[in-house]
Order: sequence, then structure tokens, then C-alpha cells
Amino acid sequence: MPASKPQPDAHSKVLILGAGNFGSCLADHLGDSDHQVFLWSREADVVSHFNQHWKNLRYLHEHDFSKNVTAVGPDLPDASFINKMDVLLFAIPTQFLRLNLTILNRSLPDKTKLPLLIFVNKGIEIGTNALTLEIIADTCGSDVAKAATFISGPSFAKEIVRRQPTSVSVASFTEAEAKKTSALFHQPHFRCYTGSDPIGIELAGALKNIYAIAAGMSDGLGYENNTRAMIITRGLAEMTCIGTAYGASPLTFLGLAGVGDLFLTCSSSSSRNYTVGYRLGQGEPLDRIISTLGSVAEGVSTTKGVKTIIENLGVNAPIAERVYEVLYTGKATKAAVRELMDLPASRELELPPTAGGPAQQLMEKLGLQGN
Ligand SMILES: NC(=O)c1ccc[n+]([C@@H]2O[C@H](COP(=O)([O-])OP(=O)(O)OC[C@H]3O[C@@H](n4cnc5c(N)ncnc54)[C@H](O)[C@@H]3O)[C@@H](O)[C@H]2O)c1
Ligand SMILES: O=P(O)(O)OC[C@H](O)CO
Repeated sequence: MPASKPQPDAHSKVLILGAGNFGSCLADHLGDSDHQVFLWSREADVVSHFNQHWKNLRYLHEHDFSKNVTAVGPDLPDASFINKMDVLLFAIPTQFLRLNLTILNRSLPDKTKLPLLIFVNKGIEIGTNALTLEIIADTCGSDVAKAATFISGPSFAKEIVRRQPTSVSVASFTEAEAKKTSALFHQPHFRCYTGSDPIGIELAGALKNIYAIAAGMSDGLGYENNTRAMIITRGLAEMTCIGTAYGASPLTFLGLAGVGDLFLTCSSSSSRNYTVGYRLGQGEPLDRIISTLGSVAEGVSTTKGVKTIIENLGVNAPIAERVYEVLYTGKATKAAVRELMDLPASRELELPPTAGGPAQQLMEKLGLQGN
């Protein structure tokens, strides 16, 4: 395992790549903790405007950003700049990550002196069906991938900049990296829970976007609370089945990155993925929704990758399949709901019961042992 620089403490130098809603919000958050933050934008006008006014021209327009944040770009920072950083945080949407990591890899320091590497995107790469972990390994090598930390969980950027109490999951293969990330982000209004299932955290963050589209669709069609609750609950069951078939821990899906983010994005019009679904349910065509959304909805591309993953794993995920058909085969949203309701009756997800507990004693008393 590569040794990394010491634990980021006060006044760490942090480079955030991606000045969209989330990268900008995290830059502000870390700037508030007196870290020296550099926010890379690929847009020259965003960089110059930010450095004069501490406002982002394109995202979170209303917000006055921390004066500890300096925008850099539009070119990607070079090796001499990157070598001075304690932390690199990637807030680039999944579909653009491979390209940017391929360029940045040339500037990364010796693998024994890597900065803390944090990834916050929530998606699966279209075409390859790769998780971010695989994209990192392909572009930067397995040492870099093993050192990466992933943050996921219910965290709308616009609420974090308003300092709403928020918690996220942080996972890495190395406990020390997860703890460093947690310490870096900790603030009175922001808590991190650490874990050691980066693949589960990644899958949970990507998959919930599909069910947010489904919940939005249902609301857009005019269905009410029962239907949304069904989608959230059965969506969680599907996510857990896909995740465990992939090799992730089922418990990860009960955490903030799983049910936490699923609940948030399935129940709020602040979610871009929910909004895509809602507008589809209202009858708008997908291309018009995407071209006017003004922001990325990772679930649209992720659904394509997940369709192949589900087929390869042989997992039953009827909601994800219907979302795929609505997005990519022109299936009508109402027909998708009807088909889901017409599925043959099936058992709910069950975990094996713990042997010897009060339930077993009760079953014995009822003469139901072994049923
Ligand atoms: N917004 C949130 O509340 C939130 C919360 C948690 C996680 N995320 C995740 O963070 C990631 C970024 O989301 P966001 O909300 O900041 O997106 P956004 O739509 O607000 O911004 C998109 C960003 O992508 C950049 N971009 C576009 N094309 C690019 C390219 N070719 N190369 C590099 N960058 C490019 C844009 O310049 C912009 O900075 C996504 O994976 C998202 O799921 C977002
Ligand atoms: O707006 P969405 O649907 O991309 O959701 C943003 C975040 O994932 C919320 O945690």
C-alpha cells in the first residue's frame, strides 16, 4: 500500500477538480475550515469571475464563496502545482473522469508520495460499465486506485453551502485514508461515517440515481405517496441485490450512501435525477429535458451501464429495467408502471434469521421450528 502524505490538518492545500455544484460547494466547505483551496474549472470565464467576486458564474449563483478558495484553470494544473497539494478531490462527472485522469496521471507524484485522493462522483461509465475504481486503475494504476477514498451520501450541494446538518459515508480500502478524509471534512454541521466498502459505496451512489428517476416519473404521472414508497423500498431491495451480487456488503445499502441518498433523491425536486423522471412522467421528451436541465443527471447514463451489469450478474431488477426501457427504447412511462404492477407475485427480500434468538424460541413454542 503506498504511503501518503501526513494527515491533512489545518491549512492543508486542497485542489478540487470540477467547479460544478458539488466541487464548488466542497471548495467552500473546506475553505471555511481554513484550508487553502484551489478550485479547477475548465471554463476561463468561471475562473476569472470567481477570483474577482468569489461567485460561481454557472452554479450556486447566489452563494458568496469562502475567500480561502482560489479558482484555477482552464488548463489542468501541471505537475509542479499538483506536487504541492496535500489533497486532490475529484468532482468531475463520471463520463468525463477517464479523459481528465489520463491527462492528470502524467503529473501525479511518485506513488509513494501520493496526496490524499478523494472521489465524489456517483455514476457508472457508459460503454465500459466501469466503476470509478476501475477508471482510476485503468488510467493511473492499481496503487493509485487502492489509495483512493470515496465520499457518497445524502448531500445536496445547495444545502451544504447553507450549512444544513449533513452526514455522508466515506470509504477506502485503508482505514487511515478514510479517517483522514473524515477529519478533513468534519465541521459542526457536517459529519462523516467511515467504512471499508468502497465498491459498495460507489455502487449505492450510482444506483440510487436510477430509482430517483423512477420516483420522479411516478410523481410526474400523478401517482401519490404509496407508489413512491413502493419504488423507494423495492428500489432499495434491487440496489442491495445488485450490490451483493457484485460483491459489496449488503449493510452498505442500509447506510447513508444507500437508503440515505435513495430517500433524499426519490423525495425531492432538488434532485436532478428525480427532475428528469418527473418531466418524463409529464410527457416531455428526454433530449429536451437533458438539454435544458443545466446540470448533470448521472442516472441517465448510469442506467445504460447498469442494464448490462444486471444482465451479466443475472440479477432480477425490474424497476431498473423499466427505467432503461423508458430512457432508451421509447417505452411509455405509464406502460412501465403497469408492467411492474403486473409482475408475478414474488417473495420479499429476506436475510437468514439469526439462530438462537427470541424469534427461534417463539417458533419452537408455536411448533413451527424448521418452517
Ligand atoms: N450536486 C450535488 O448535490 C452532488 C452531491 C453529491 C455528489 N454529486 C456528484 O458529483 C459529480 C459532479 O456533479 P455536479 O453536481 O458538480 O455537476 P454539475 O452539473 O453541477 O457540474 C458539471 C461539472 O462538470 C464539468 N464538466 C463538463 N464537461 C467536462 C469535461 N469534459 N471534463 C471535465 N469536467 C467537465 C462542468 O464544467 C461542471 O464543472 C456527479 O457525479 C454528481 O453525481 C453531486
Ligand atoms: O441532483 P442529483 O439527483 O444528482 O442528486 C445529488 C446528490 O447525489 C444528492 O446526494
